[in-house]
Amino acid sequence: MSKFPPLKNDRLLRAVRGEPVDKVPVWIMRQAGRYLPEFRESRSKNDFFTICRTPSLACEVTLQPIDRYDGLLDASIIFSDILVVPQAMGMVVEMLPKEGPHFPSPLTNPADIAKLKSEVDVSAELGYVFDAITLTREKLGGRVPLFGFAGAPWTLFSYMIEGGGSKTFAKSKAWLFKWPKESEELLKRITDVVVDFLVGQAKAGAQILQVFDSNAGELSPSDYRQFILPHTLSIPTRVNTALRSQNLGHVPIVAFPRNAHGALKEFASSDYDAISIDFGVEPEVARSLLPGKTLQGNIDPSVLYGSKDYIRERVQALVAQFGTKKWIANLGHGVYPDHDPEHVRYFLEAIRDFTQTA
Ligand SMILES: Cc1c2[nH]c(c1CCC(=O)O)Cc1[nH]c(c(CCC(=O)O)c1C)Cc1[nH]c(c(CCC(=O)O)c1C)Cc1[nH]c(c(C)c1CCC(=O)O)C2
Repeated sequence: MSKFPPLKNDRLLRAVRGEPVDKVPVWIMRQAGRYLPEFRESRSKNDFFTICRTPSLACEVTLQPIDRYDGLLDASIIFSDILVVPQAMGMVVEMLPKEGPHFPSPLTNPADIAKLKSEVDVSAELGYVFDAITLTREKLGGRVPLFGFAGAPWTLFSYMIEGGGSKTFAKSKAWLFKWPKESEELLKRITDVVVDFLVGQAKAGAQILQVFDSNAGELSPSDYRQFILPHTLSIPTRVNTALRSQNLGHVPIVAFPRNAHGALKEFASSDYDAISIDFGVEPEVARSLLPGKTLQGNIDPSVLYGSKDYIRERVQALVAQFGTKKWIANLGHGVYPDHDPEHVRYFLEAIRDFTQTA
């Protein structure tokens, strides 16, 4: 018996399993964020990572879009960041206003790997995320399922080496090509922490998990396949095995290999339950590359700058492309800070209006 309130809206979990739904489930990447005035209000009082590390605050912010769009969203996602994993491994990460994440001491060469913790106790380092998940599951009262998430090995590797965002990813790619053995070791260490972190989130109450490989498209398909893919694909296999060995039920996992179009087909036979696609790939192309998989996505967030009528037109076209089965509607990347929350509502309402079957 679960210790949590029973789930009242299981559309998203049904879609992942390929079961029929009365309406296509929808949520929005970065749905708790700066486009919401209530988030900016919470942020004006607290530093970004303080919110992440304080379960009551993380829970409050996670629930903001669920409360605002009452009944229109079919999932929540725990408020946190992919960069809590490098922090758990011993790195300092700051969130600079306007600039985004900043590592004062990024990894500059393989000798720096020794500065990372050799063993990471995820309960000790990231227990605050687990507590936030458990609290949020309670406060959600079964309204919608709760996503846990983590960054994928390559995206975290690139942040840890670049020290923040990058135009060329020259430093992190140089590692792969100059120091393949050490890069492999670092990727393996990141993957180990990510696996433990996802298992811990599932145990804490996350009902579905997403692995964000936001920088996947920065590598050529063959380099992604050679250096990165084995790590990315090992994650769901290892998480499933760990949960099974602890007699816990299956928790579905979504991969978001953003812009990795040349490597997309490799996810077809993977243990990921669903694949989130960016807006650079046509739904029908994704369907043919990933037969049988539930897809998530993929409207360009910028479409939300359009009028209500325009958003509805684009959603109608999107529904014609995806159909209503094995699809979780979403944007192709996160919502932008200057989006109008009312336009987000138009998107959610349009998905409901054009996909409702019952
Ligand atoms: C690459 C990445 C990061 N973080 C994340 C990714 C993968 C998804 C993607 O590609 O967008 C994932 C993420 N970050 C955040 C969430 C929360 C849950 C949700 O989706 O609502 C999630 C799932 C909160 C956040 N993470 C961040 C904010 C805004 C920072 C602030 O409030 O000051 C939020 C709400 C900061 C952040 N964090 C990161 C960047 C590049 C930035 C700066 C860019 C920006 O400012 O939007 C790293």
